[in-house]
Amino acid sequence: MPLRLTANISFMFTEQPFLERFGAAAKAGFGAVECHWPYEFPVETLQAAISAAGVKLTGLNMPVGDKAAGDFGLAAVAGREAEFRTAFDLAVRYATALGCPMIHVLAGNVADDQHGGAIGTYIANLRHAAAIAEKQKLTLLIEPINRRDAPNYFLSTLEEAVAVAATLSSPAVKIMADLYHLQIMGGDLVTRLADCVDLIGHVQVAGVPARAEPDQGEVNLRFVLDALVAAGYAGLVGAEYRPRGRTEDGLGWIATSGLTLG
Ligand SMILES: O=C(O)C(=O)[C@H](O)CO
Ligand SMILES: [Mg+2]
Repeated sequence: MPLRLTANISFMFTEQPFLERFGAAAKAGFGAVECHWPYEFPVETLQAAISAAGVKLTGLNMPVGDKAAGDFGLAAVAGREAEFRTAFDLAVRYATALGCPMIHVLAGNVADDQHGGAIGTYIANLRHAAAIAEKQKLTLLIEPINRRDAPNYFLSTLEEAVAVAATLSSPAVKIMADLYHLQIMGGDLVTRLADCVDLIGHVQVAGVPARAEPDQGEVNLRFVLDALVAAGYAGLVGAEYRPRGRTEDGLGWIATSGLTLG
């Protein structure tokens, strides 16, 4: 069974205003899309855009806090627990109203010398969120993000994410395996992913190092995806890349990827 590809419309189809990207993705053949932060729009407006396009929204990000002040997530940031819970409640409200099954819970930026204390905050916040997600039948995603792009981000390696997911041991908490980040942070994708395939809730793809279409770069995407399927992964794959040119002109790579858009 081929894996299903979903378009991340926060990176793709950006030639159009956000609300028109649902229709643009559908016109390009996608049946599913994901996005980062839809919160500038009322739920009703998003529901109308999704319905008109006839696509499924499969993932969104939790609000990150004060991005202008350098926040990139709240889950591991001590002293911001109340803000985390408010932000998480907003993400749950949007996800449930939009029929979106997955929420990316961003950890946040934490100084290296604070990591020891931050893990307790991170686990406590994720436990709170997981209890809600289990009731609401949502999946929470934790994503290791590479240190070149995000030097202070709290969760940087697949192995760290595996340890967190194992500690939480919640059916609602899974790893978002963004192959772009994982390749930068150690590579060896086939073996490392097979070793934790049961903990993977979502996969994202982009070319490395350019983070453009995955038909260029150091990763043999078809080989890695085939190995993921062989290891038992049957979830979605998110195209989260910055197109080299017009989005629609760069979709040719999908035909030989083994992925389906339906
Ligand atoms: O940074 C990434 O790779 C993500 O997937 C986050 O959700 C957004 O930055
Ligand atoms: Mg990603």
